[in-house]
Formats: sequence, C-alpha cells, structure tokens
Amino acid sequence: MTEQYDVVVIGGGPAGNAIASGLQAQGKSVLIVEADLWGGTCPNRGCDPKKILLSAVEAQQAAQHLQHQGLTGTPTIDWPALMAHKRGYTDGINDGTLKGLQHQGITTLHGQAHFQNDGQLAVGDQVVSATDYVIATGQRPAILPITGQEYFKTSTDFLDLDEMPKRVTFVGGGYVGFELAAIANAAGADVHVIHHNDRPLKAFDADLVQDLMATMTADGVTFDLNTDLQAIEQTDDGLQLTAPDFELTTDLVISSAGRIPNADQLGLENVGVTFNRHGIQVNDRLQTANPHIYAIGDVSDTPVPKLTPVAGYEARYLVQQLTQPGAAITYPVIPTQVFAVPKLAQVGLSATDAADQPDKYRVNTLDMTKWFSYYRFGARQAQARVIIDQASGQVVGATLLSDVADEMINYLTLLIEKHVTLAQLQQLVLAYPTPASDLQYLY
Ligand SMILES: Cc1cc2nc3c(=O)[nH]c(=O)nc-3n(C[C@H](O)[C@H](O)[C@H](O)COP(=O)(O)OP(=O)(O)OC[C@H]3O[C@@H](n4cnc5c(N)ncnc54)[C@H](O)[C@@H]3O)c2cc1C
Ligand SMILES: NC(=O)c1ccc[n+]([C@@H]2O[C@H](COP(=O)([O-])OP(=O)(O)OC[C@H]3O[C@@H](n4cnc5c(N)ncnc54)[C@H](O)[C@@H]3O)[C@@H](O)[C@H]2O)c1
Repeated sequence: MTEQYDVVVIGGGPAGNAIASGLQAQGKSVLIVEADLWGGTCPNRGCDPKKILLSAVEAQQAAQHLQHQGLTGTPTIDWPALMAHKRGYTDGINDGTLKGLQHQGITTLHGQAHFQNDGQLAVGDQVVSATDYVIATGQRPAILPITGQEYFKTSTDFLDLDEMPKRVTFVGGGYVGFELAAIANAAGADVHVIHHNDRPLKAFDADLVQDLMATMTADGVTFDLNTDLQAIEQTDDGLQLTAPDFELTTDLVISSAGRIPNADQLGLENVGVTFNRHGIQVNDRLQTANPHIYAIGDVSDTPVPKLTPVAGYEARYLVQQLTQPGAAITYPVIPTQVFAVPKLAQVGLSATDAADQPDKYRVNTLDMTKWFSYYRFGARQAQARVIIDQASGQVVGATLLSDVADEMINYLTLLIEKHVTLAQLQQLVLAYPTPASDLQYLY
C-alpha cells in the first residue's frame, strides 16, 4: 500500500531539512527524501568545508601581514593535515543530520525521488504520496561543454583533495573560482583563473573587484581574462588547455562556471511543473504550476542569490504558508560575500546604481587601510563603498573589501534593515577597539 503523508520533502540540504523540521514541529506528518549525503551541499561540499580550509589561509595571511612588524617566518600549509581537519567536521555531517531528523520524528528515505505519471512519488521501488510536496533539490556544478570536458573536476572534488597538485586552473571567475583559487594559491599551487570576458564577479562593484584581483595577482594568482576555453587534452606534461591565442598546461582543471538546478531528473513533466536554466518556476508564494508542489532553496527560480541563509528564510516562509496561508514572500536585503583573500562583501544598493541618481544618493568611498582596526594587524587592503540616502541619512548599500568584510557586512545589513541613522547609531556604545566601533565613520 502507498504510504501517505501530509508533506513529502525532496532533498535533505539546508532548505529541505529546515522545512521538514518546521512542519513536523507544527504537527504535520513529514517524509524527507535524500539521494546522496544528508545535510546537502553547504555542510558537506560547500560553505562549511570551504571555510575550514580558508581558516589555515587566514592564519597564514595574519602572520604574513606582520612580517618584520613583530613576526618572522610565515607558516606553510600542510594540506593533508588541513584536509584531515576538514574531514573531522564533514565526516560526521551525514549521520548526524540523519539522526537529528529521525530524532524529531521525521520519516527519512534514501534514494532518488521521481514523480510518476499518476502524480505519486517513486523512490527506488517504494512509492509514496502526500497532500503537498516541497522540492528542495539544490544545484550541481555545471561542466562546460567543450572538447575534453571529461577532464573537468568540480568544487566537490577540490574540497576533498588528498594532495594539492602543483598547478591548478579554475575555469569561471565567480564565487567558486575566486574562493578556491585563493585557497589553492595559499597552499602552494601555481593557480590560474580563466574567465571568458573582462568582468569576473560581475555582480560586485567593478573597482573593488579590480582591487581584489590586484591583491590576488600580487600573491601569485594569474587571471586569464577574455579567454574562451575551447579544449582540454591530456599530454605527457599534464592537461593542456587551449583557447584562441592561449595555451596552458595544468594538473587539475576545475569547472567553476556556475551551477545548474537539480530539476531535470525529477519527472516534473509528469506533474505539470515547469523549470528553466535558473530553476523551477514558482509564484510569489513559492508554488509551482502544480498548486500542491512547492520549490525552495537553490533549485527554485527566485529573484534572490542562491545562498544557505536564503534557503532557510524560504523554508521558514513556507512552513508558515503551509500551516496558515498568508501574504506573498518578501525578502529582506541579502548580503553576499566572496571568501577570497581579502574578502569582498556586498549588500543593498550598489555604487553603480547609486551613481545614476546623484541627487538621491551619496557614495562614500573610504580607504580604511590605515585606520586603527586594520593597521593593528598590518592589513594590506581595507576599502569601503557605502551608499547613503541623502534625504533620510540612512545607509542603503555597501561593498567592503577587507580581511573582516564577512563580519562587517552583517552589521551593515542590520543598519540597512533597521533604517539606522548616524544619530541613532551614536546613541549606542559599542565595544572599542573593534572594526564594529568604526561603523559611525562609514556614514
Ligand atoms: C563550493 C561552494 C561554496 C559555497 N559557499 C557558500 C557560502 O559561503 N555561503 C552561502 O550562504 N552559500 C554558499 N554556497 C551555496 C550553498 O551551499 C547553497 O545555497 C545551499 O546548500 C542551498 O541549500 P539547498 O537545500 O537549496 O540545496 P542543497 O544544499 O544542494 O541540497 C539539495 C539536496 O537535494 C538532494 N537531491 C537532489 N536531487 C534529488 C532527488 N531527485 N531526490 C532526492 N534528493 C535529491 C541533493 O543530493 C542535496 O543533498 C556554496 C556552494 C558551493 C558549491
Ligand atoms: N560565498 C558564497 O556565498 C558562495 C560561494 C560559492 C558558491 N556560492 C553559490 O554557488 C553559486 C555558483 O557559484 P559559481 O562560482 O560556480 O558560479 P557564478 O555564477 O558565481 O560564477 C560563474 C562564473 O563563470 C563565468 N563563466 C561562464 N561561462 C564561462 C566560460 N565559458 N568560461 C569562463 N568563464 C565562464 C561567469 O561569467 C561567472 O562569472 C553562486 O552563485 C552562489 O549562489 C556562494
């Protein structure tokens, strides 16, 4: 007999786990299906392992900053030991997540979920049925369709490398390309980032991207811009990469040219759900073309960046919607950051958009490198672009490039969301000396 649930969730990543927990807590009977590792991309092969590897890079950088200013000798990265440190965290994620779900009373099933033409969901040889379905199947790395594409590895492979090869090349200058290039470079590899046009990280402030590239170049990373890779070939000397007027031999080549939604193997055509290259199409209540099927997290085609906290936000909204239907989803301002060396973070209105309306917005361009908070640890670069609404005096956007940009951007997000003016900020006493105590100087 087909098992019946209130809700079946497909995908056990941040989005799926959050909605399964939320609905179970509201008294719904919930089944969650995962095809691979419980926990999904972020803790197994995304945000968390990447940031563990970055910890060694940050420590190395901190020592480098103070060379001849109190420290001598720069530590070198012991990659196998660092990888063991990473695995000390990631190895426990699958079992820990599964046990956590089961402990809450959520039914779990391991396997690839596929909608049948009778509308029920098949998982291996089991068939289940539900009043509502939530698709939270995330994305997977895109492999560029070029000659020799079988030689491409992905971010998943990089984040679990036993040894760091001598030469590593990333094809695609986005988040993944920049972040993993910074790690590979610090670990001693000869690193190239191949990008097809002259505007990598195109969602970020162009000047600050230039500054970031200049620093990474000084550290040894080569950016091959306007390079449209055509082929990869195995030779005696390694993998030969070719593009018009370009040749490079490398040991490891990572396709970092974006991610594609896991929507194509779900049998969506059997249940009237549509998708495009951005994901499963949903309305402003995260509902697909089939009113009993919803999509959240990376796999949904929503007008927001695909990030873990966004997946959690959409899950919380949908828990509410499936228990007490209400208004359409609205999103707060969403900070995004590139965990490179240094870090580049952005939230709200960009300087480029603000420049179109000079009467409405003021752009503060600040070189903070010599400010106490950064001088203290010998920072090479600390820049800010802060957008102020002239009429209200409130911050409406910011881009930061510094070693602590990932923390500072959260304060800027709070200032924007809570509409804090300089006068209101100055009514607070913030612990000094900290980068946060500089917030008043950003207005
Ligand atoms: C290298 C890298 C670094 C990142 N760094 C950051 C960061 O620093 N900060 C940040 O906010 N975000 C980061 N992200 C993005 C973040 O990982 C995702 O936004 C987040 O994991 C999305 O959660 P999700 O639940 O929607 O999808 P996922 O985490 O991808 O989970 C989807 C799950 O569904 C499963 N699944 C797929 N198809 C099926 C099927 N047919 N049946 C059953 N199960 C299925 C998959 O196996 C997977 O476990 C990073 C991503 C990558 C790749
Ligand atoms: N710090 C973070 O929050 C973080 C980190 C990693 C990944 N992510 C998530 O994962 C997603 C995917 O990251 P990503 O870096 O793979 O994708 P991305 O979309 O950020 O970057 C891909 C880059 O590859 C370039 N590109 C496309 N085709 C190319 C070609 N033929 N040759 C060379 N370059 C080409 C694109 O112009 C783009 O700049 C992000 O959008 C984000 O949602 C987030």
